[in-house]
Amino acid sequence: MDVNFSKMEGLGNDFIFMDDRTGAIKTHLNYPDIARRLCHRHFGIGADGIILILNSHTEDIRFRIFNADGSEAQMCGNGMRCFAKLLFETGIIDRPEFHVETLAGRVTPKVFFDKENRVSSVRVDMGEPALTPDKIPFTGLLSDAVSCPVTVGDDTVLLTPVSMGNPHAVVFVPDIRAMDVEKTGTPIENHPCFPEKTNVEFIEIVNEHEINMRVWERGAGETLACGTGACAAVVASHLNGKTGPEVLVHLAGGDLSIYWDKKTNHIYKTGPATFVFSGKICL
Ligand SMILES: N[C@H](CCC[C@H](N)C(=O)O)C(=O)O
Repeated sequence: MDVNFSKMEGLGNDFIFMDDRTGAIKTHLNYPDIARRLCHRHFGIGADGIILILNSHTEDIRFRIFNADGSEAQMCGNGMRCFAKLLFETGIIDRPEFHVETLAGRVTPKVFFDKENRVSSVRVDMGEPALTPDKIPFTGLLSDAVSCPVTVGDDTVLLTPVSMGNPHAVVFVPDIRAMDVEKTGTPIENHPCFPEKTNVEFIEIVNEHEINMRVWERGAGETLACGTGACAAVVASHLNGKTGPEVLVHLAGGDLSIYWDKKTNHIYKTGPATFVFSGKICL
C-alpha cells in the first residue's frame, strides 16, 4: 500500500505525518507497527513518532500520535505546532485558529505568519494541567505536597508529577549538562508509581523567567525538545516557587515560550514548526 507522508520537526522533535481521514491506512495496516517501522533511524524514515490526521465528530479535526516504540500518547506539543502549520498550508484547514480533538481533550492552535505570509510560529492553547494523582496517573505518596520522593534503585529522587494529558515527572537538578539522561530517565519512565509510564524532564533553573531543560520521553528516549514536557516543567517550577508563570524554556533543539494563565488555568506554548520533506512510502 502506497502512503503519502510529510516529515516535519518542532525544535528537532521530529514526526511523520499521514492523512488517514479516509481510514484506508487503519483498514489495511496497524498504526503501532507503522510507527515502529517508519520511525527507525536506519531501516525507516526516522522520527520520534508518527502523527495521524483524522476526521473528528466534535472538533474541526482529530490528532493521534504514536511514539517511536509504537505506544500511543495522549498529546504532543511540538507535533501539534507542526500539525497546525501543515493543515493550514495544505488548505485542509482554512483559518489560522482552530480546534483539535486529542486524547488529552480539546487543544487550540493558532498559526502566525512571516513577511512572506508563511507560517513562522504557532501558539497552542494546551488546555489545563492536572496535578491530582488519579489524573496523572501517579500512585506515589503526594498528600498536598507538589513534590514527592521516589526510590529509584539505590537513590531517592524528588520529583513533581504533572499531567498535560500525558504524564510527566519533573526533576530539578543543578546542571543538566552533567546528567546521564538515559541512565536516570529510564528507571523513572518505567517506575511502578507511574502505571502508564511517564516522560521525565530534568530542569535547571536559570532565573525566575528562564529554565534549561533536557527530556527523556516515554516511548522515544532522549529527544531534542518536548512541548508538553516544557509546559509541565513550567507548572512544576512555578508551583515549587522557582519561577513565575511565564517562562522561556531552553531546550537542546531551541526555545519555547510558555505562559500559564492563572485566571483561566490554561497553558499557552509558542514556538516554531518546520517542514522538512514529503514523500510516498510503500507499506
Ligand atoms: N512521548 C510523549 C509523546 C510526545 C510528546 C512530546 N514530543 C511533545 O512535544 O509534547 C508521551 O508518550 O507522552
